[in-house]
Amino acid sequence: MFISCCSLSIPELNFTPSLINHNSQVLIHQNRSKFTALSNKVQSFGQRDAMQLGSSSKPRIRNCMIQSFEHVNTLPFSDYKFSRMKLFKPRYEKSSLFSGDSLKSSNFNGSTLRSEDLGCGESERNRDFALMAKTVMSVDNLVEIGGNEGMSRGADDYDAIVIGSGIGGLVAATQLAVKGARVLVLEKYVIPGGSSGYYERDGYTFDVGSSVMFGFSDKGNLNLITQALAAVGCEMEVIPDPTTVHFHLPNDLSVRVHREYSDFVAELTSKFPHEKEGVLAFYGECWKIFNALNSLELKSLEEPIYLFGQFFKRPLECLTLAYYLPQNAGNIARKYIKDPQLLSFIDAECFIVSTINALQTPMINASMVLCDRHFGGINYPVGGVGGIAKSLAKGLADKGSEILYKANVTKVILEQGKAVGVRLSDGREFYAKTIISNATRWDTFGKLLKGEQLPKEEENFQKLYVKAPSFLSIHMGVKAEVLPPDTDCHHFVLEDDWNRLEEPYGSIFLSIPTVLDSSLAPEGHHILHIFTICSIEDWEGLAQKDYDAKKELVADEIINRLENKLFPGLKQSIAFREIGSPKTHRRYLARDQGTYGPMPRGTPKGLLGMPFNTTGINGLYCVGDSCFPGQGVIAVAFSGVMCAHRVAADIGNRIGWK
Ligand SMILES: CC(C)=CCC/C(C)=C/C=C/C(C)=C/C=C/C(C)=C/C=C/C=C(C)/C=C/C=C(C)/C=C/C=C(\C)CCC=C(C)C
Repeated sequence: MFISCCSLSIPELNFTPSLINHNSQVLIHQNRSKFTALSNKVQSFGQRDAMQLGSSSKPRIRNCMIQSFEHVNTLPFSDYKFSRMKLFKPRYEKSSLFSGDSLKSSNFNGSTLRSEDLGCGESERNRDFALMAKTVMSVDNLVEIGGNEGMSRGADDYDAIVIGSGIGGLVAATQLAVKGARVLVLEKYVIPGGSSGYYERDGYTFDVGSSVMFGFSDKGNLNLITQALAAVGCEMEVIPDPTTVHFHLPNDLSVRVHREYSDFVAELTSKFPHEKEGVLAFYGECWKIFNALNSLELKSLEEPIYLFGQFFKRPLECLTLAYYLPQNAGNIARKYIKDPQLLSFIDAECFIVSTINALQTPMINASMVLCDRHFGGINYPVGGVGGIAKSLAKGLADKGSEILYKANVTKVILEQGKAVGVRLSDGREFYAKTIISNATRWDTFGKLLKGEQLPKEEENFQKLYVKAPSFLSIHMGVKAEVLPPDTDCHHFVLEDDWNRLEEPYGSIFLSIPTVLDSSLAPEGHHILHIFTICSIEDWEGLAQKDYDAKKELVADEIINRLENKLFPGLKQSIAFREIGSPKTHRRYLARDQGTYGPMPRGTPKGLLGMPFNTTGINGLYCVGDSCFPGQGVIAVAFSGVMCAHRVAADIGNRIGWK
């Protein structure tokens, strides 16, 4: 259903009927590699929700039914075998699909370019990389909590309630469930994933947010998405992306970030031959940090016993990280690089992951992203990014925990200053030993704890960080002919003026995931995900008619720019288009002002100002992109791992978790 009341781009209630059949068998049709679930009796969420959740006039219902992704019947999936990489080869194959063995951190100082030095010897290259999808798509089932009434206290309480099923929340929840905790995830929307969700329209499967996936490799310690899935027995097949991003920048500067580090450096230094040493030194310093990170077992940095253990095992690496924690990428780039255009390029490199320039981007985060794209690589999950959250939600249910959809938490309940439960908009209450909020810190403390005094720690956070602007999104289906045959999957476009990098509508992010996975669109079509930064203020106070007209107008301008710069004939080729404004994102992602995440007010001290998971309120933890280390699917996955570890350290031993 497409909602007309408020020009919303994300689907509402009766989405994806193919995935919600809980009564009948699910068949997987493999023609065109597409997941299609057929059923005799498909029931829409709207129907079931009414039955399950009761009405708001009867808030504390008996036998409260909880929707959960359950391991319904994996038999249909057992027939489903991908022929490794064959079905899902990129349409425009340009380089070897995947390369690499573990990087020997001690060997690499970033100053040489041979791939052997990166541990990517020729013999290892072309090794097919597929994390096979054993349990990816599942069906919702009902889980009944007998006699709970949604408000009980005592023996039936959960160990943890997680508010929101973004990747950070789901990782925290699954990590806890694996330790034996009883977890309840409460999701306002009808599917899991938040910004990493998906929606389906007219045969297209769109990613709600970024399609650039880090953390999905099969090696090292930083493949946090792979590890999070594996923890609950799930795997997904992924498609290696040969080019992380293709930059189209002022002065006709075009740079492809190749998967192979040596290819990338060769391309960059061919554009800036006079800065070859500077390029090697800057990216070399990034590798030093990345190698240190990659050598650690990643757990909660708030847990002294773990930290001490890591220092004991890896003193040099820990000291390296401690040294770089307060530093920013821009300052380090300026130590080695003088060319203003190259420094602007480094700004653009940082901007695509932090929406701020290099001088404000923590060096540890920059290093993580600038190196992992070559080490583990960027890998797209077959079937779309939404599969990650669905798999985690299913894994959670498999471990005996639960997820409740359309559960809009409006309040964190405090008793004697301790967080003990939550209240939903329909009045139901749930209680747990710990509450983990995957809402932003602004939503958590400004809305869920409205009226309570803001803890000192949060005051400090809000002094250092503001809400980054939101974005305009355009999800389009286009005729395949409009793309030249060698088109890359991800593009960043800033046409004429470097000064426009951080301005609203200044730069354009474009992903074309069908370049890698053609199953996401109808035959002969591609998907374009287009994003540009803008603020909610720009969209407020408009009459509905003006608001709708503005969305069309702004989208037309962005599409014109892409047509002029990249794809002549783009406008004529559009078969489907849907526009999301910051208001759309605020509503569907439940993020204050639709914000992309926290942004430093001034020049931050690297990562030092970013808060960890504990909060000033006893029993309340935060997880997600307003926690250390910040935005990005892999970053929030790390915050989920840290949060679960911290919660387990705080209460796990008391209740005998593993
Ligand atoms: C205590 C003392 C003294 C000391 C201590 C020391 C130590 C041990 C330390 C440690 C540290 C650590 C471990 C850290 C860690 C960190 C991490 C992991 C980080 C991570 C990060 C990540 C990130 C940031 C990521 C991001 C990403 C992103 C955001 C992405 C995005 C994308 C997009 C937006 C898309 C684009 C598109 C186009 C281009 C089309």
